[in-house]
Amino acid sequence: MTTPATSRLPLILTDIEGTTSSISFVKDVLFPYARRELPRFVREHGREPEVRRWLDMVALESGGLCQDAMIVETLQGWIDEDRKHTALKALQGMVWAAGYESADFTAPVYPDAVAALRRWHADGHALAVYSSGSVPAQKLLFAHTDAGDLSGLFCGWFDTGVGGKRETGSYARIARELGVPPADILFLSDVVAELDAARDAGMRTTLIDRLADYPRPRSQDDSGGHPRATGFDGVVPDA
Ligand SMILES: CSCCC(=O)C(=O)COP(=O)(O)O
Ligand SMILES: [Mg+2]
Repeated sequence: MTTPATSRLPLILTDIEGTTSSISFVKDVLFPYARRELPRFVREHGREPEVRRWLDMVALESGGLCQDAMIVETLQGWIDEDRKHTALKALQGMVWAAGYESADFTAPVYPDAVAALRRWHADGHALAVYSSGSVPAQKLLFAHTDAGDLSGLFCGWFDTGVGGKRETGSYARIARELGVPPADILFLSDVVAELDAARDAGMRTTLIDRLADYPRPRSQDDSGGHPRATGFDGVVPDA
């Protein structure tokens, strides 16, 4: 659920992987956990309607798979390919819930991001998230960070339900849903194609180019003309 933003300060919309949190946490912790736990999860929960609808979508889109074992294998292949498919992302979120709840892991958020998010929130900026990870997975991540529960800082959560992250229409939809003109939204991401789409929708943008995630920093040419910062310290929200 998204609360309409009422502040007149720019709203800050942030990506997660490679922006607030490391790529390696997603690739080396979250994805392997989902890959490993999926077979048991589908065995134990595959008949629940909220799970079944996503499994059936995968089965249908893959040409009519008729056994859960084949659906699980397909999903594991999609994890290996880093497919941003809505059904995979919804199921991954449900599997990760168990991981967070049993404290198998917590989510690292870069300390500069934690400090800036808290500061911007205290200053009156509305904050929102847009990630390929499902909204429930986003909420879980920010509720279980190394720095504690940060989920209360955000008033809006968006996933591929609004469209793909490289599509301009997705950003226009987010702005409409937030009730904020695109020009009053600053989008932060590590992916230039996502920033291009946000800029085409009229949003302000900043490329987050973290040394830990991108050992060879992007040049001016590779930055697509977006302002560039190596962490949240370098982001100028009120420009
Ligand atoms: C909600 S955390 C898991 C992130 C994820 O599944 C993913 O694919 C990362 O995508 P992002 O859009 O945050 O780069
Ligand atoms: Mg990213």
